[in-house]
Amino acid sequence: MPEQSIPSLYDWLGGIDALNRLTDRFYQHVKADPLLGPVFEHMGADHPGHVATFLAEVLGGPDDYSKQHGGHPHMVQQHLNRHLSQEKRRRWVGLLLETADELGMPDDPEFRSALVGYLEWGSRLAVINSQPGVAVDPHAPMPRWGWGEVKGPYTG
Ligand code: HEM
Repeated sequence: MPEQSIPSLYDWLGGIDALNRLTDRFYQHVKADPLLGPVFEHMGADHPGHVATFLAEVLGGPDDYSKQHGGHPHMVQQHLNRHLSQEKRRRWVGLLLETADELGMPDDPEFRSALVGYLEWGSRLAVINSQPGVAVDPHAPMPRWGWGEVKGPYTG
């Protein structure tokens, strides 16, 4: 596939509507989960939408999260002092991927490996930033995730 016709991960998964569907359903599962439910007990109704907007920007979509919410430092701030464990992180990532399957999101090896790559990175960062004594770098750049080593979607 010529380089200029390779879509962003954001376009490949179906844009902001697909991300909103994903996070709406995902946080329903999260709330019902015995391990994660209590962690998200006080989550606001607009939380799924905020996470969809954040993921959109990371995956190559519009930079609305940076414009409206304050970029990566603001997101990191939400995790401070939450004492997240690896067990909770693994459950979070697992439920998100199960929800992607449930909603029939693209499941080609290239897309899923890129998505898992970001989720592993982002969720591990969330755990690190949830430990006591961590300070937020106010200039931390927004991560931008692409196709990685595979360089594009499945072409057969
Ligand atoms: C790639 C990984 C992750 C991303 C992109 C992400 C993104 C976000 C964003 C954007 C917010 C702010 C939402 C808002 O402003 O309403 C947030 C808050 C939060 N996140 Fe994460 N997060 C990630 C991983 C995790 C994990 C692994 C956990 C726990 C296991 C977690 C727990 C929370 C909690 C508890 C909040 C605050 C919820 C509340 O408002 O009460 N996050 N996250």
